[in-house]
Amino acid sequence: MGDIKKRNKINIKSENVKKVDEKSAAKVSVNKGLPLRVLSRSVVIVSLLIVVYYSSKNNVQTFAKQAELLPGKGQIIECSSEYIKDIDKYEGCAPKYCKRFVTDKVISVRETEELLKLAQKGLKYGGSFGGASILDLHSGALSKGQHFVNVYKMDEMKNIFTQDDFNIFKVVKDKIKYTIAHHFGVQPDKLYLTHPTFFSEITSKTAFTVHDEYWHPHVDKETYKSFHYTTLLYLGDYNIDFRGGRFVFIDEKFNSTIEPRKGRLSMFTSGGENFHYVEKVTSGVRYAITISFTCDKKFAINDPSPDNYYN
Ligand SMILES: O=C(O)CCC(=O)C(=O)O
Ligand SMILES: [Fe+2]
Repeated sequence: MGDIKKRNKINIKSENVKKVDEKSAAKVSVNKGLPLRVLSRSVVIVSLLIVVYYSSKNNVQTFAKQAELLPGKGQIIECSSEYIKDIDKYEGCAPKYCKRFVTDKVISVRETEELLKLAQKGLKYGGSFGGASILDLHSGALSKGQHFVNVYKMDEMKNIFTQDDFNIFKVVKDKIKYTIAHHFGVQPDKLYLTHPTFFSEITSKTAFTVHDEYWHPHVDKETYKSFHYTTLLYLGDYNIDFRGGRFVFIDEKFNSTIEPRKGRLSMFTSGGENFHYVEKVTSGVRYAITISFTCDKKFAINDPSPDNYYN
């Protein structure tokens, strides 16, 4: 009996020794791990501070990346007072909120490719000396050299645009009109296509005339008086078909960029709340189409059609 007690005591003792050993081992490992953990945390914190420092210094945020397929991304912003004053006159056409909205799900790749073919077919006959050319299917204006020619009056361009070309323009325009109505909370029958509506082709060539200087910050409502809603449909991919050429909203705290993507539709209210510019294209060719809407019936234009050839 006495023996068993002794043995138990010894066992208990050795248990205690084991526990003390484990504790001190744990302490050692804590002491060893602490600097490592502190070090790794410090590295993370310092890296975060560097990222925050540089992004606040550059003041740029990417609103829409080329690589992502956006079902829809919007940002509500405060309307400029001039925009509200003007648009409040048009019942059913004033937006619930001023905003920007980007979606890659409204216009299909097929529709985009057809529009790109149409644009290239026309622009082949023109081309500005500088980096920016336009083709306006409504007025017929096509950049050529340092001027514009009328595609509907040039013999060599007679009937190059087919009924199918005009149809695809109309299909896309109508889709965009209903998308604006839906996202801005307005009546589609109160939105009218307005002038100018044009394809743009931008290269890295040095500007020759003021028409080539597409990169200046501006408010669309000031540049194009009749605009209430601006939409841009991109026909090519940023960093694939061209470099540079991101669309930039200039805001108080930071700027937001939209990276063009084939079939990407960007829509925004055309007032001072959406001050913006396009970065210079540094290589490749950037294609887009501007399709804009007014609430003012007197600035409404008809859909482009083959009748243009006979007027
Ligand atoms: O092509 C773009 O992304 C925008 C062009 C633009 O700002 C304009 O035509 O007013
Ligand atoms: Fe603009």
